[in-house]
Amino acid sequence: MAYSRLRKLGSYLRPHWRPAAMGIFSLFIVNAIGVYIPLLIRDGLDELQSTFSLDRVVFYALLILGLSSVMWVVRMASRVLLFGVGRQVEFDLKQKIFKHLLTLEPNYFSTNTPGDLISRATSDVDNIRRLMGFAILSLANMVFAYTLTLPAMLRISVRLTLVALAVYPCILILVQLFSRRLRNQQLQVQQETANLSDLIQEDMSGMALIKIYAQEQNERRAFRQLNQQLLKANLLLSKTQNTLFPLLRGLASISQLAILALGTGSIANNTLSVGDFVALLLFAERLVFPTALLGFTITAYQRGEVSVDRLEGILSTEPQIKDEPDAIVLPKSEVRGWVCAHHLTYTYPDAQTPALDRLSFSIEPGETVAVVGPIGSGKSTLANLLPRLLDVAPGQLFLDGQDITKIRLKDLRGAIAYVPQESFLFSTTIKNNIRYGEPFSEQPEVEYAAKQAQIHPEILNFPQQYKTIVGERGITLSGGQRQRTALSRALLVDAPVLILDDALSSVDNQTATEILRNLSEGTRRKTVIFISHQLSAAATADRILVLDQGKIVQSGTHAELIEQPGLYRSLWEKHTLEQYQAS
Ligand SMILES: Nc1ncnc2c1ncn2[C@@H]1O[C@H](COP(=O)(O)OP(=O)(O)OP(=O)(O)O)[C@@H](O)[C@H]1O
Repeated sequence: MAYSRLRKLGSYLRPHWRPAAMGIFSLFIVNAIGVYIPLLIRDGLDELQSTFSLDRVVFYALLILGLSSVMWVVRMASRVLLFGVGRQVEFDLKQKIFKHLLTLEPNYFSTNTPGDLISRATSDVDNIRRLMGFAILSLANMVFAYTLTLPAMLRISVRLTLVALAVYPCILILVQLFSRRLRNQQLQVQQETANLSDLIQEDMSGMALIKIYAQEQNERRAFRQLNQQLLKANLLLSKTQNTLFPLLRGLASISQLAILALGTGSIANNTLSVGDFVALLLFAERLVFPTALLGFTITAYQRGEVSVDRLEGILSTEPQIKDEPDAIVLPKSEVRGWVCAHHLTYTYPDAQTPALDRLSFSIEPGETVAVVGPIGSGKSTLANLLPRLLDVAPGQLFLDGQDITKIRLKDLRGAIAYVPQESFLFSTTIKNNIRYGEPFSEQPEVEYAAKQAQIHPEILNFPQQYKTIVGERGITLSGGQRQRTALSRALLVDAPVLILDDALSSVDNQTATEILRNLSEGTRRKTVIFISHQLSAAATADRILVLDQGKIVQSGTHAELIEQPGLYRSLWEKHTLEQYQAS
């Protein structure tokens, strides 16, 4: 498991191995210079002690200054390179996740909430970015610091080196202990911030409700409580941060004190030169931060491992609805629009009874068929199965005689325009919303579709007509306007089959009937499946299918069905009574 996670991390890094390798090599140079400078100071001190000369002082000072400057530049380069790699990996992962989410079916998004998906695409990706940038940097830094510094220290004095290193395991343990606590406290702060913003967001959108029920005081109290929790979490976090760093400094000083105490004795009995003593002090100082950072790196790695699992959880979800390798290519221009079902049965994954039960029908090209029935009778399920938004079993649904599960998904969906119950509009102009399926359509085509959907005159009354922005960043459309804009979008793609799933429910009966009549006229007639509770519009269809509890219980023209006793007649009577009461 751990190995497979490491392999995954390796695969994220592979495309960027060049800058990563250059960054690590730069760190090697930084550390080599870092070890050389204390040695230079040692040589200088020892030399100047025996023969003092101002020229040599200047020489050493300039050399050290020069080397330090080079080290500074190379250190900057290593950080730019390695943090850049972290950012690149972050970019790649976000691209990969979004691309993958687009392949998944709508059902996936009803079981996985946007909040969870967003948190994975941001916080988890962020953890991996840190691991790739910061963790690689500190790990490489630690390895080079120890492999280059330790031999130099040991060569000076084995005894003093061991004394200096004795506190290092304490540093590591301390950081480990604190970093877990820091991590939990950081998470707590994030959580409290999220709770507070959720409350603000909810209150802002439910402002009318707060006013109507006069709940301002309660909301203020709720806000104060959450704000207080956030304050507490922030204070705890800063307490931990402000304790850890002085403690680390203290431990490092103990190591230096030990060298001072024992080293001065060695200088006195001439077993250690002053230069060696100073170099040793500088070396011990050099090891403090790589050691402390190792502790943080271990935590970053543990956090990264969890994030890899959470991201792979999304990326390894296979789309259930996808093309077969030998999928049939069906260009839109060749589709006639013959839709056929043979014992069509569909049961939702957790349901006990089928939503559709052995449905059989045939809809001729160019025919307008209304599908009516009580709430929950299976109408939307049928509408979702045709473009394969739900996973239909093979051999049950056919377009132009071809099993829809065998047709290339792109072609199947290109042949079917579908207007769902909820008309979704993007936060962009009306024009872009209408030409969403054909983004390069020109104004006349957009207007033609809007005229067919009977929304054109209203659009002309909007502040910037077709350029008016709708949605959160623009004007709010009425339910009926939204529905007709969504219908225009479906009409613009000019697909041979059009499915309207209660798509005109907020449009008055007369307009709905006119729209339907427009659709069944024209040179190239579409096959229209009109799902509706508006029976007066449905009555104008060529044929009506009546669904009840997932079964077709009646079928025929309005005139035929109204003559027979049955569900249609009782629905019609109820409908005419409602119309009468409304008028
Ligand atoms: N995602 C789902 N998971 C489980 N069951 C579902 C799901 N969607 C619908 N159902 C169930 O399937 C049955 C048919 O629902 P469907 O939405 O197709 O009915 P409908 O005829 O379109 O209803 P309405 O007229 O209210 O739109 C109902 O019993 C419903 O509860």
